[in-house]
Amino acid sequence: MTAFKEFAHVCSQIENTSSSLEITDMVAEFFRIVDTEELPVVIHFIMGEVFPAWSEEELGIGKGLYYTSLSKVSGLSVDEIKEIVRKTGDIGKTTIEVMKNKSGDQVTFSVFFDDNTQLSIIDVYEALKKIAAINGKGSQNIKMKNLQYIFSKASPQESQYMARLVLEELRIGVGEGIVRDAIALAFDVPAESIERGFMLTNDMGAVGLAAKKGGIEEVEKLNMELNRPIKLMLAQVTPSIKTAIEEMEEAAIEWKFDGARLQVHKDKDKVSIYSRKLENITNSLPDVVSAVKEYVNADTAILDGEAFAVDENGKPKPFQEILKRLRRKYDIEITTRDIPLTVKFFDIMYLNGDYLIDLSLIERRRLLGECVRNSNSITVDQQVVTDDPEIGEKIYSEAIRAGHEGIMIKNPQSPYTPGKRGKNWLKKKPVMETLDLVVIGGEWGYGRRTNFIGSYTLSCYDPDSGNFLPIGKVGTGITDENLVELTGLFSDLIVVESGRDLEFKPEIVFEVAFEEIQKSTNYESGYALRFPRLVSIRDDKSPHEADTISRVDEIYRSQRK
Ligand SMILES: Nc1ncnc2c1ncn2[C@@H]1O[C@H](COP(=O)(O)OP(=O)(O)OP(=O)(O)O)[C@@H](O)[C@H]1O
Repeated sequence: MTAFKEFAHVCSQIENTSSSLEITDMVAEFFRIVDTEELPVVIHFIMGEVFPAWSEEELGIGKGLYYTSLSKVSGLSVDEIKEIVRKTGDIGKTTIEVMKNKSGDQVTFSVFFDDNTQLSIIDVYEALKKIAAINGKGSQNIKMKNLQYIFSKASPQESQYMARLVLEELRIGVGEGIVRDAIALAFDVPAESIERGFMLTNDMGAVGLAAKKGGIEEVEKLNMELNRPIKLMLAQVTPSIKTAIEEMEEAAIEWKFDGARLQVHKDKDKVSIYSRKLENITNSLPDVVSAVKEYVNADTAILDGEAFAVDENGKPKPFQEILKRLRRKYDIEITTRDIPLTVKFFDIMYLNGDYLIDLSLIERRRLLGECVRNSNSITVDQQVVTDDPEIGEKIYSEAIRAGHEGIMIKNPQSPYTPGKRGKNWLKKKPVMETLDLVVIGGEWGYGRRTNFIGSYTLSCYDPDSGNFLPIGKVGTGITDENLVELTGLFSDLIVVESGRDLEFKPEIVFEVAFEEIQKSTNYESGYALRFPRLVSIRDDKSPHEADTISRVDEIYRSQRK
């Protein structure tokens, strides 16, 4: 059994190291020394998650509950605690600080603390699992008691990392890339095999376990499983329908529906639905669940599709309306009635025990057509296979006229490649170029907007370093209604506040339109946006799925042509 203290120690060492190679070595060494049954937990913990996003288990510990627990233990008020968070900019440091306040200089965590009882990693995991399972009436109070109990057993260093872990703010700079390389190094398995395993299982814990148990052989055996989402296949932008079709020689054209991506798993009577971020959103979509039960004629299946809603004229409703459905936790019946969804399925990855991703698109579509019975709420998306760019253009105009986003141009012979943004799926949308950028900072407004956050600092993602690189600020396009909503949303994400300037936890993605991208020395990305304007809040994207610095570079260069 490895002590949680060891985990906290490794975290703090990692935080004091800047070279990612050295970090990978440390992580690999830790993976090597922990027991087999501890490994999956350690892998998730080190990436800052208690349960993977797709799991039905949810910790349900928000900032409010955490602050109240701290307040109860320390005797400080919640406002006093918030003030310390603002000053330290870190929930871990705050936890220590608060405890110090409680007992003068000496950091004592509780009456329960006893040097002989060592909290193991598994103890922490089991305790958090128990907290996650608490539901129903009075659950917040019971969660809080349990939380206080595990904190009471932790030393200062442990409690610091525990706090960050339970609030999903561990952020020690260990992401999927480092974990993949560390597993490869620790158990001598090629990184590509680890990557493949991860794309299919979406679970680094499972991949690490396989690597430790049986090396490459065991990792290669990993495959997709029902009720655990696989990574989604993604598309590249094409500037021209004509070149796209000509390059593919023959192309499968589909409408690009203006909605939200869904991955649907049917496991006999059980249906699970995952979002673009691969979060389990089954509970918000009872209508889709029953439609799948009724109209998908398969014992077991994994399907890929897009959900959208239409208004009385048959035009798609704004994307924000659909998001209201996806993130809904309460009043589900009312929103289901007010915003009925239509799902268009366009792919199938698994059917009645057969893995289909290596089949050609055409073959998969045939099987999809055979198992989905078209109805009002779910249908198989229409597809035209052609080598004629004019037909492509025509379908594009129809899709735009119908109020959808454009078209997808897919290679009919291509396999389904989870997690890849390759050349086999291309998307064509109208020219208005937008970027999905991560908000990392902001500024309190002036005049009428004094108590609101009036401008937001945008950044693009650099997958190599894992950093978010600033590229500009946006204040235009924010309506009064938005202003209130956004201020509420971002108030919870403030990490540092100095004067008017705010720094946020990188969590929210803005879709931003702009006139042009310019070279600039003002921002770390080396670029700046001219006339940026907020178009939408991309709740369906996580920061790591935002546009990258190379995409920015690509647009910059295409402007010069
Ligand atoms: N027929 C279709 N086939 C594939 N994807 C479709 C289709 N209709 C709509 N879509 C949506 O278009 C997206 C394809 O573009 P991409 O893979 O680049 O995703 P994205 O990063 O979410 O981009 P975007 O912002 O353009 O939706 C899918 O994620 C899906 O949500």
